[in-house]
Amino acid sequence: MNDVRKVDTADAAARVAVDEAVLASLRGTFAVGGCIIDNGTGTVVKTMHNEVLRTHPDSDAGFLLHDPTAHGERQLVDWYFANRRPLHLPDPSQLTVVTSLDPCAMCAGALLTAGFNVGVSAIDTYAGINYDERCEFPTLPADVQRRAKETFGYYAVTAPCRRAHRGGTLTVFADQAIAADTLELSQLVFAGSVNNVRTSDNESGRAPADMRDPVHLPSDDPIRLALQTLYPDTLTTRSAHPRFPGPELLPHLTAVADQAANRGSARNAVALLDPFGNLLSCTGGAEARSPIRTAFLESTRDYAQLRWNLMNDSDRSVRDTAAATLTHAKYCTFVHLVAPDPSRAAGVMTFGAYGSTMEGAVPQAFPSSFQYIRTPAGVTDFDIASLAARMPPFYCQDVELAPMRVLNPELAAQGASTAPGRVGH
Ligand SMILES: O=c1cc[nH]c(=O)[nH]1
Repeated sequence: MNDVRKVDTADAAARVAVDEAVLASLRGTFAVGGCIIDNGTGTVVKTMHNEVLRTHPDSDAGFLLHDPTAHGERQLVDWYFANRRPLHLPDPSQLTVVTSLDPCAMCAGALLTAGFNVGVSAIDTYAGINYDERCEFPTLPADVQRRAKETFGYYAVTAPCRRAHRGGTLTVFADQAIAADTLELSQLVFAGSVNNVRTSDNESGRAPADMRDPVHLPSDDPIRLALQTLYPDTLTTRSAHPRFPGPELLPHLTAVADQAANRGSARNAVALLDPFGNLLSCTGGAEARSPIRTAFLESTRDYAQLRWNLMNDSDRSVRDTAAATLTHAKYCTFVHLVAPDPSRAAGVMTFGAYGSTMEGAVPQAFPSSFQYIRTPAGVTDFDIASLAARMPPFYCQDVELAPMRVLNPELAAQGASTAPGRVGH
């Protein structure tokens, strides 16, 4: 455990979270922070803050986009699953993640998948799961909604704000108010960071017309070698059009999905195509290690971190080649073997993680960057579109999340006929 502090009031817990948010603000990323509190003892089990943008420790190149999934709460959930056995941590139902901001769709889906209680300071009417402030959570599927109503609590706030408590009562210190200045600080630091961070993330890559095709990189080029660490068969397969992949993807997706299933994770995989149609990576999930490590989260994180490392390389020519050949994921295509399941919290999380990956409008000339070959058992295309339409305003209005089934009939037919096994989240 990194921290032996204890708190005995809701305000003290919310202060720990907002102190982390201030740290995040000083580091130039989304100013959101959180902590895990033991409901029984008040122990501060772990504190963390957002790290979507991060300064590279060994570089002054200044490329910041590090990991679109590195929101404070999502990281706390993965930290928990990495440490619960060695640290003998209580079950998530005995713990509360106290956060300075209402969790976004990715973080809410992650917290609900894991089973934590949640205590919230500031409301986020744009991307928060309680965006309409009614604690009814219209984004979530019905049974997940019921759980959120019990476990997501919005602290009362003292004068002059005077907010009444709303939502679930399983949250630590649910019957107490936080101080008005704690709420104010939570709101102000986030408001001061959000637009800059979104722009810095979303505009961190070249438009395809200004790029070079990485398929022409020599066999010993550092960018090609780095991509091979992501996926050994990188740049060996090309789709004729980056938005209309064909059956050439299927052997990659099924082999990687089988490997994931052999490791005890979901039988699913996500292919990442660049704007030229090159298959950059094919990635499975790691749900056996943490239930929120779905194929999509692993895929988008691995690609972002690879870019962050290369764009901060000490060799200027490596940085220049990376900038010319690897762009922001908003110009790429993610192709799921199995679509995220809209009836589960992990499906909401994965849709949310796609929104966080775009972090702004998907370019008009590059629509439909979230595709799938088949749906989980019992799920229709309508169910998937319906979840997309119920997402908080940021995802519907700004990102315009629009998941679609692949159009190539051969890929759709062959993908549907491969053995489904244990399907993905
Ligand atoms: O870290 C963050 C950033 C935005 N929204 C969140 O829920 N968490």
